[in-house]
Amino acid sequence: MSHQKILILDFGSQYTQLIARRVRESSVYCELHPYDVSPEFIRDFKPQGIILSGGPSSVYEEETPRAPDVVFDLGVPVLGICYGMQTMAAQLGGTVENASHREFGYAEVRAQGHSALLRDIQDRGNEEGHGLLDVWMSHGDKVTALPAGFKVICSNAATPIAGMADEARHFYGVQFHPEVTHTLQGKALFERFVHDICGCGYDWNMPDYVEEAIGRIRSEVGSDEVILGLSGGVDSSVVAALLHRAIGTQLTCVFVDNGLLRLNEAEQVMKTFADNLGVKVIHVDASGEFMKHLTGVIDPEQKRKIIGREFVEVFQRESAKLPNAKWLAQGTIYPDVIESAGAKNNKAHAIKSHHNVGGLPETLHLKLLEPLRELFKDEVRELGIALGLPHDMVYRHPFPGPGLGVRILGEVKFEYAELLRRADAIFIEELRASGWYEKTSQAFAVFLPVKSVGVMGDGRTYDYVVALRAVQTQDFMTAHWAELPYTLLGKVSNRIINEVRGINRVVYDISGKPPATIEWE
Ligand SMILES: Nc1ncnc2c1ncn2[C@@H]1O[C@H](COP(=O)(O)OP(=O)(O)OP(=O)(O)O)[C@@H](O)[C@H]1O
Ligand SMILES: O=c1[nH]c(=O)c2[nH+]cn([C@@H]3O[C@H](COP(=O)(O)O)[C@@H](O)[C@H]3O)c2[nH]1
Ligand SMILES: NC(=O)CC[C@H](N)C(=O)O
Ligand SMILES: [Mg+2]
Repeated sequence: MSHQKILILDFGSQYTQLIARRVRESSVYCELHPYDVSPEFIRDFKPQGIILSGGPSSVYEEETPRAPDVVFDLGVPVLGICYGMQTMAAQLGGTVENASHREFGYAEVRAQGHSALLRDIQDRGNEEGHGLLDVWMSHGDKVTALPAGFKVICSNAATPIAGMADEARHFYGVQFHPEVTHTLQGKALFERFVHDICGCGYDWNMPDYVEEAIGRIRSEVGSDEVILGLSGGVDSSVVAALLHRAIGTQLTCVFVDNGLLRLNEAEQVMKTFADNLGVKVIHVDASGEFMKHLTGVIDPEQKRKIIGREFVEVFQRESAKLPNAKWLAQGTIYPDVIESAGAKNNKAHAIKSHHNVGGLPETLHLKLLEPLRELFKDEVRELGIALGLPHDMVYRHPFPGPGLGVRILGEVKFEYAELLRRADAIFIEELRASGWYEKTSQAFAVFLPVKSVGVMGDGRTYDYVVALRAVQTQDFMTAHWAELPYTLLGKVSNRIINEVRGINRVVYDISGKPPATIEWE
């Protein structure tokens, strides 16, 4: 099945992914590509409409990005946002200048005339029926003269041309950012654009996508066998459920117990997938091996590398036992695809080497199957629900590939892992019981291998410390520590100290990211 599609051209805004999210939320499929993709690509994409994102440049400077001409020649509607509007104006004969008055943050604009883009959209009305909109702005440049054929559709004192339209050609521009939630009517504006103006239907939703994805997987894989690393996390679990539906017994999952998993994780994964869903899962207990190689190692990066390498070892060994396996399935999702494309030009510092199975060993000789590579995390979750996975599994917090290995500071020991597993399970249990699990993005306990003195039942104790970490975040790039109620923290602390012999002190981590990171190593 082929969907009606919106093409989003990225000019480097921080919010381009949000544009894609808003369009998808309107039940329309879209893809995000760099602004300088080839004209042939744009033509072959057959977009129903095109959105030009914001970006950091100023169009009046030399060699700044432009939309390929084909964007305005295809005869499809175009929506320019911020820089996208400015480049549209400049390319079609208008003028853009540096504004004396820069606008950052909340602003109010008044609709003007009647435009298809703002039809029936307003936060507050006025007598003439021209609504006021609460919007979010972030610009230092503005359009000062309209290109031929355009009229103003909204304005305010600072930015007289805050929105423009050429209704005949279906070209629209807004200076504000409808993709951020601070622009209250942003969602409505995208719906006007994709449905009313571009004429897209509502053909993108996860329950229907199940059948489409299954069809695609079947035709790609044929009668080959597929292996999948199943972690029990959201992404690999959804891939497992989807592939199981599509190809049944041609799928073999490999679940690696590296000794660094949460309490009862192995049992839970086996119960959900092997027992309840009838998925073929090989449970590999490699904990001894992982622990052996981690003995005496304290450096976090070295630990991460060892864990990654061991994953690959296990994978290689298991895949060699399946001579008919031709494919390796992975839970790559759309943000991974976008970020790894962006990362190619990225000179950012390496803070820690994130990995899961440590990259793909060439010697595996397997083709890659990535059925979630077009989906955002919340779409992956909806797909999981549509496939009948349990709610708790689909909405669980992410768990890093190196697992407790990066939550036990310094040397990893079996004894420490045991204590941490039990402390962590108590914390999560209390978060769930109090309704705070859903209100935090990630929460866990960290094992600190230092001893402090305590007194229990009139006796002296000299035991280890556990730190609790709970954060709230949208994208895990920045995060706030969660302001958990003191009563909840008190209860968790009491339970851990009473129930986990070996821990006599619990502390709460109140560091944000940045400057801290979410995991301690
Ligand atoms: N214990 C494990 N056994 C087998 N494969 C694993 C294990 N841990 C990680 N992996 C592999 O590494 C991949 C990436 O891990 P990642 O944590 O990013 O995703 P996830 O675990 O599927 O989902 P989530 O982001 O919700 O934790 C997993 O999809 C899985 O294929
Ligand atoms: O799959 C993963 N493999 C890894 O190696 C890894 N390291 C950190 N994380 C997760 O990434 C998010 C950000 O973590 P940090 O703030 O600690 O960098 C948090 O959600 C972390 O749990 C990992 N996930
Ligand atoms: N957010 C943007 O797209 C900014 C566009 C342009 N650099 C400006 O400051 O007006
Ligand atoms: Mg995971």
